[in-house]
Amino acid sequence: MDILKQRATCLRLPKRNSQSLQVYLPLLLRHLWTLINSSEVRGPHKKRAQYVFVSLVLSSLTVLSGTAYATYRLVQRLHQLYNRVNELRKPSAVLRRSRSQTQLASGARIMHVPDTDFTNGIDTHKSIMSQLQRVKQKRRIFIKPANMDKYEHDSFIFKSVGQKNAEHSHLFYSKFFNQMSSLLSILIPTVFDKNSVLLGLQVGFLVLRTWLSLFIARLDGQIVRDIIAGQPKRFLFDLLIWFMIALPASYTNSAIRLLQRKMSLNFRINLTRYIHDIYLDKRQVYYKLLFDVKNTSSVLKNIDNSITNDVTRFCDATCSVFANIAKPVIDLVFFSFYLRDNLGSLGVAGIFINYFVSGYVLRSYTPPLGKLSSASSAADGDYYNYHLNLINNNEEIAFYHGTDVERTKVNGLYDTLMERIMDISNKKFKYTIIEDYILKYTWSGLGYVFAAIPIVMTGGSPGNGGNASSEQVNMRDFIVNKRLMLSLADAGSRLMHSIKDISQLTGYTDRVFTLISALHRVHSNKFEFGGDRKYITDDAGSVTVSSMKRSHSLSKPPVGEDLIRGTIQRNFNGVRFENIDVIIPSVKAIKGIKLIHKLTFQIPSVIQPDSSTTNSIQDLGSMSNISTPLMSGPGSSLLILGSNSCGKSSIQRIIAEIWPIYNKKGLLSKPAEKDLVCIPQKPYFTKSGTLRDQLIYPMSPDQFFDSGYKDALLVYILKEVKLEYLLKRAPGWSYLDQHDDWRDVLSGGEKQRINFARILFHRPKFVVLDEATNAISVDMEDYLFQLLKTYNFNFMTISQRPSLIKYHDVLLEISAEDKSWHLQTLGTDEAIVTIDSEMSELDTKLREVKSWETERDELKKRLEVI
Ligand SMILES: Nc1ncnc2c1ncn2[C@@H]1O[C@H](COP(=O)(O)OP(=O)(O)OP(=O)(O)O)[C@@H](O)[C@H]1O
Repeated sequence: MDILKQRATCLRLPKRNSQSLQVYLPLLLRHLWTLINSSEVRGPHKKRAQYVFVSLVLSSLTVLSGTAYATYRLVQRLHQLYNRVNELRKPSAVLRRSRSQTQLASGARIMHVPDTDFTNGIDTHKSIMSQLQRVKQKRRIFIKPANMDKYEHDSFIFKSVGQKNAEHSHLFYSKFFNQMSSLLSILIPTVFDKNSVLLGLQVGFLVLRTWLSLFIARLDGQIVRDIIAGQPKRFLFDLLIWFMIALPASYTNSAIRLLQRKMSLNFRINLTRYIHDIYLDKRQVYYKLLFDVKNTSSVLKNIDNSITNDVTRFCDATCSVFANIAKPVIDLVFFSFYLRDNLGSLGVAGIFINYFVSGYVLRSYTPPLGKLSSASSAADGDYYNYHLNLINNNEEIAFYHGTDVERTKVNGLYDTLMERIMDISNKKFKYTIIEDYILKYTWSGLGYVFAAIPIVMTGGSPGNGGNASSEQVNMRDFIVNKRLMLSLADAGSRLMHSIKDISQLTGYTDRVFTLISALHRVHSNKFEFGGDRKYITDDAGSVTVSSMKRSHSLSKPPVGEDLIRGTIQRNFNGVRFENIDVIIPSVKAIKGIKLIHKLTFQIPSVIQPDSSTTNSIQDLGSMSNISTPLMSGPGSSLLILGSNSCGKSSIQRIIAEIWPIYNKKGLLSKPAEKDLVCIPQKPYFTKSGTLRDQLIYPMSPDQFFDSGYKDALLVYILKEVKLEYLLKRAPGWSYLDQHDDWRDVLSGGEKQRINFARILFHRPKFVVLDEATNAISVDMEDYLFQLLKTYNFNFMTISQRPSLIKYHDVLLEISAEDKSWHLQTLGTDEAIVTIDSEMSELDTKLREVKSWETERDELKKRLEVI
């Protein structure tokens, strides 16, 4: 109540009689408002009224918001407690499954996020009813499908900015600003985005912070004057205001930091989602990046590191650079206006000349931190990746006793990383010495000089002749000016420090821009697998006229001509290759290494013209009964035989559309996506998933349960592929829920049988098997092929073992020497003749055995003599 006691002397407020605080406070506020607005009142009374009014308003706001927040938290806590008690009273559920990835027809995903603490241990006594109640307690979050139009639009922007960066080198072209402006549309997609609100709030708090600093500087001067003048009452009054203003001041500082962190997190969410949308969609960018010859940077060599670490660093750096620049800039503007009144224009001009000179000196000594941090980030990625490779291949390395060579390699990578980190530290060391000398000491010294200017120039306050009160006024002015000068120096130094941060930010911006540009390039419909357009040729192989013309002006590719000219026909009731040249994708495009010449075959041999419109058999009704035959007729089968690296697996790559068809006459007809399953040579297992996840891959467990599938089906399938013994490793069927690293847990043969289980689960019309049984025993192999026949699958087997001929109807033999192929129907006269000729060849070889044996005996005798 000191304010009230001081009211008469300090604020010209009439003495209070017996009013209560509720009556008196509005009265006080009204009086203060009148004092502030009145043109008659001048001098200390008016200033004091301003201080008191602002302090009262700000502290009341802080107290009010604090109380409101505390009440809100209290109510929230009570509500949680109430729910918890209710939860404990309810009977428990038997099973608990999270279904967080349900996909809607529109492409949107629903995530079910538990509202209650859902991660406590499993309670096996819970009823189904309570499980359903729990589901109700989950919050449903809709994740909108990706807007592909925006990505198409952005791909042009990134492409044009990338091209401009390569072409421009003149002074007013900033690579950083161009890259940043294209990234900004991802960070803040719309004006009304929540990030814009956060940005606005941050600017607001920054202005408030500066204003409060100004207010505190003046109060500081006032307090010193009160002490020197020996006025304890005024001193106490000002001290009280000091403590009150400290409340909003500390709130403002932490609010700025919180907003900065929130904004960085939001930026990261936007950017990561954007990257995931183009990196992981149907165009399979994660695979095709392998062929993007345009990008040789380390960003894509360690793309995992770029997506995880570089994006985070970029978002943090962007937000901190913004705060580090905005803070001092606002300070500089406010303080220089205030100081101009106190120091005069000359003083302020002096300060700014000082800033520009220091900025120039520091800029010339700044090390290239952007490049250095980019290099260190790349080394970090290499080191991390090598460790990952070590873990993934630990067994193989252990068999080879390759520890020494691996250690040398890992140590080498670690040394490179340390070298780059040390390089940054060394370069920063020299810079910090210069920075400290200029910013900490030179500037504060000059601060004293400028603060003293008005006092020295006027020789004390005019008219007072150096009496006591003028000394007090001088002292107050000096304190205020000095404090402001130091704040100004601090603001300036932070601005100078941010030169270093900007330099670092340019490095991160460049890395993230390179990453997104490459993703857009590969994601494009027109991605040409790194092919160079000078290799455009007609089907006969000669260079076209337009490409001849273009050899003079390579920068402008001819409109309408593509490097990839093959045709793909979808929803075909079979797999058909027509005149397809199997070529390894490369810069040379159609002129690249050709593995097979004009390949033509078809499975099944006869396709009814109208059958290609038939729907998939993958409807739920037929799926629930595994023994339902797949098709009415028998399934057809084709064996692709050939020596190593003749291009067998490449045929599968073309069917899966991960390799292109370059030649114009090449036509691939293939079934709908859901009717085809390609089994790769190397079995794949999802990381740390359940056994169920492995069996149903690429279906997600949420889809499995949502579509009404039951574990019984999986158990049946495991029996069919003779893997039912796995279930005995845990009680009941709980082994299906076991989380493990299945790549290491399962043996080679088991992994391949899991592949067959996947086929039985998905039951596509067509299956492509690439060396899918080479780790399986002969009797099991026989059983599995019979299984495929029982279920009437149409299958194509890629192998180099002629022993598989007996399971197939058609044989496609590929010759690596002349890139030719030979197709024959097994069981026909032609095939019998071929087999007969092979048998006679073997007979001839057998006849030679005797002569080889005598040769061997002779050699043995010679060895004994030696
Ligand atoms: N991504 C790639 N980049 C460059 N060359 C590749 C790529 N993938 C495969 N090749 C090459 O293509 C050729 C054919 O490979 P492919 O995998 O089709 O052989 P394959 O006939 O299946 O052999 P194998 O029986 O040994 O599996 C090989 O010489 C291989 O080196």
